[in-house]
Amino acid sequence: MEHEKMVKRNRQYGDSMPDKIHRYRGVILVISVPVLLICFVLFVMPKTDSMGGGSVNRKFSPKFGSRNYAVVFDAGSSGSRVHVFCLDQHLDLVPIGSDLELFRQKKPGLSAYPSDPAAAANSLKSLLEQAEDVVPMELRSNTPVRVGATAGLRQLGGNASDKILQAVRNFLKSKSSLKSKASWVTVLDGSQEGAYQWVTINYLLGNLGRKYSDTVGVVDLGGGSVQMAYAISESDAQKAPKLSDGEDTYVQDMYLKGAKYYLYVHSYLHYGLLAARAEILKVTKESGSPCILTGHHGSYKYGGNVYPASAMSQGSSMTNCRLVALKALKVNESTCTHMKCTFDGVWNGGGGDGQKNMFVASFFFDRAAEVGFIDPSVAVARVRPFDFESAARRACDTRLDDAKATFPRVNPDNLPYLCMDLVYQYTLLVDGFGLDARQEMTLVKKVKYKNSLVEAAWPLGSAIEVASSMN
Ligand SMILES: O=c1[nH]cnc2c1ncn2[C@@H]1O[C@H](COP(=O)(O)OP(=O)(O)O)[C@@H](O)[C@H]1O
Ligand SMILES: [Ca+2]
Repeated sequence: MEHEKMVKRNRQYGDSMPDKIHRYRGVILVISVPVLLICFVLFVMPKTDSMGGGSVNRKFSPKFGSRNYAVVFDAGSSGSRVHVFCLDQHLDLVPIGSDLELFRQKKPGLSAYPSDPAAAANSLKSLLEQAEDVVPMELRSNTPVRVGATAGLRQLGGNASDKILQAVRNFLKSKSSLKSKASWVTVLDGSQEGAYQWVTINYLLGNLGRKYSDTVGVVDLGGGSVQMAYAISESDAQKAPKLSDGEDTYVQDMYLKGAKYYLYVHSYLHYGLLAARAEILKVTKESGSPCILTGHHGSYKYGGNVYPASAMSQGSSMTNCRLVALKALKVNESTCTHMKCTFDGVWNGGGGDGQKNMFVASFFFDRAAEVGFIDPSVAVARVRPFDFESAARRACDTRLDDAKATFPRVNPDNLPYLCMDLVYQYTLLVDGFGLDARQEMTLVKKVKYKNSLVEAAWPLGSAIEVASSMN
């Protein structure tokens, strides 16, 4: 009896593991099936993007781990350039060789061939070949090539511009191994150009995704047009003046790296540096210009027109040149129907935190480097509008004969216009855009990104926007 009890107790409390598993196999089965199912579902479930860019299914994305090349032509008014970028699925730049982009340029631009569209298109040949060379062979047919023309073709207008664009489309179709589409060859509107420039610089500075007050504003002084762009608050965006049909809207919405931005953008056609020379010369006509260096007698050709460009007998004068530049800029003209205008009747966007840090590019950088108040070998330099005024004063006080020795870095063709260019740049910043003459700003040619320097120009912004709209 005692022995039987012992055996029973042993069975109750002292079974071996295999015995236990066998006895409770039903319960184990019932519990483990749903647990395994839950583990499986968690494992294959889409992961949410931690950048805050909405939920992006990286695991099942066909582009997971992919790299996309983009070839962008900047058909500028004074030259054509090609940029090749390679972006990964996080919109991060991936090296191409030892750099983060391929950049090549040549002069003149497409608008220098107004009556020969085929020659205009062919002028892109060497740039196209260099771009194709850096795209791996197997990816070429899937790599988009886009062409954005800016102020040169905008000013040419209508028929001539359309014919050049068509010739470029035919050229890409027949000569390029890249993927081309008719709708990818266009004249960019000024607002797009300004917005892309803003995206480029804020992307390279690592500002995208942050609040609007942490972004920087941009000014891009091209040959034909000048753009200003900066982020504004939602409430300021609602105050934007409504415009009539055909005019560019002042505010663009943009979603970038999970943040929504309201960008104030305006492009001023005819106010790029080379176009503004014509506007300034139109003010004085035959009487001679106080902006032309003493001793110069000639004419200035721009956009198919010729303008008298001679010094006055009393020579160039910074003060008098400023008065002419103010007239050409149309500051304080009655056309201003908005609360606050910059010039030429254009709303100023209301200012604010997105404008407190300004990155100023293109001809502002170039002239500053040429006259020597910034080091030409640097990518960025901190200056004040006042520096342009000091340089202007020096240039206006120099006779043409002495100018070559005083400003050895300036291209001789530009010397007669040096006083004019610098006065215009100062006037544009201070009287046009309303910046304080002592406000520090950053002149920018390139921006450092991951230890490489990348061009501070609109094409990268356009490639980023295209890539982010595909994600
Ligand atoms: O990719 C670039 N990197 C740096 N500067 C550039 C780049 N593209 C154009 N620029 C500058 O822009 C100015 C020429 O403007 P552009 O020919 O683009 O006129 P547009 O923009 O009015 O059509 C020059 O000062 C040139 O150095
Ligand atoms: Ca440009």
